[in-house]
Amino acid sequence: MATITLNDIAHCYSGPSDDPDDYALKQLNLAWRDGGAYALLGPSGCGKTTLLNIISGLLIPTKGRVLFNEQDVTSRPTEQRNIAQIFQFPVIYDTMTVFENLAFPLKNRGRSKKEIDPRVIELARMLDLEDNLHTKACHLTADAKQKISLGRGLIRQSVNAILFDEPLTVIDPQLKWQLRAQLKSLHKQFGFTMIYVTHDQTEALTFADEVVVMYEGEVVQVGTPEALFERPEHTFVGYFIGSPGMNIVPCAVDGDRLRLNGHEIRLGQRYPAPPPGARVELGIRPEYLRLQPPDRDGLSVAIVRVDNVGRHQVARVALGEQLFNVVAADLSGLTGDRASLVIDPARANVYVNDQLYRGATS
Ligand SMILES: Nc1ncnc2c1ncn2[C@@H]1O[C@H](COP(=O)(O)OP(=O)(O)OP(=O)(O)O)[C@@H](O)[C@H]1O
Repeated sequence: MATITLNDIAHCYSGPSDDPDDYALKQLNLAWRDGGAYALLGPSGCGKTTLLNIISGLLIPTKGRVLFNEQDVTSRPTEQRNIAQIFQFPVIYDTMTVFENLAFPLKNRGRSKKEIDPRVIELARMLDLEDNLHTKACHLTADAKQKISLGRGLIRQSVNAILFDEPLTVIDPQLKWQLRAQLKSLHKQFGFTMIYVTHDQTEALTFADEVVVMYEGEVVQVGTPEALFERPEHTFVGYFIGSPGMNIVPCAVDGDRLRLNGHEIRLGQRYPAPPPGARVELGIRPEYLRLQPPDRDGLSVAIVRVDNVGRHQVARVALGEQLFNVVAADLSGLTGDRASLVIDPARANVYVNDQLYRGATS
């Protein structure tokens, strides 16, 4: 296992350029702890695969250095980095049995049968492949084949890191839950440094101890699932994490007062005056808004619609022109088309030009 450090990494596919917009990856610095479970999360095209390929050695970055345990590996090819990779689609030998496929990475490195056999059996058991150990891979389903790929990635104990690139894409949704949990427990048991690329927030948040959120070639936040939910550093994180995402609406801030559509709300913090001309927004999770009957305290809102989404409901409400989503267990007490909206000031985040704006407790 290794710590992985990215120092001032940037990548432009057409070669060095003076225009920052040409860069698929803008300048970034990251440190990945030895034995950590990380996810790289972001929408399509934000640069996740580019970053993963720089770590694996498939790409040499235009700028910056990649260090494995302090050793500069920036221009070393993949085979000299001692990493395992698991891709979107199974990479296995169809004519080999499950056992032979799992054993291959060890056999290829000259390991003894005494070492290989128990390790293969242990992994097969953890991935529920035990009953198929002597079946040829070509006779198995796409799900089982991808499990073999995962097993092949996890079989060597001495790798510097295991890199996963959207590994559950071909997996049946039901089995996805199971495999995610298995990967998490394999991580706990073996302590590998794991980096997992996905655009699926559920996958990222359930797998990783720390999630690196990317947007338009930049890392906008590195944090625990809880931090990403409670204190998004960037409006994109608020919007991208959660279902529905954070409500982000224009407002004005004056000390510990928030002005929203002609209403004033007292915040739990006092904020310095934002720079003149800056875009100031309130960010509040739908879970931290409450609706009550229109004759009670709160901001008077129109109920636009209410959707039932399984165990809770999502109401869409309008405060003048501004729309909010509100998540509640049960909204059946509300009748008519108006309600009072209550904002929990302790959960309100202020953003200036998309960045979290920090205040001091007043
Ligand atoms: N070989 C390439 N040549 C030129 N541009 C590329 C190349 N590969 C990727 N890009 C561009 O770099 C940017 C980042 O792409 P990348 O594949 O890293 O994003 P991603 O977040 O992994 O997306 P996805 O989830 O769709 O794979 C995109 O604008 C993409 O079009």
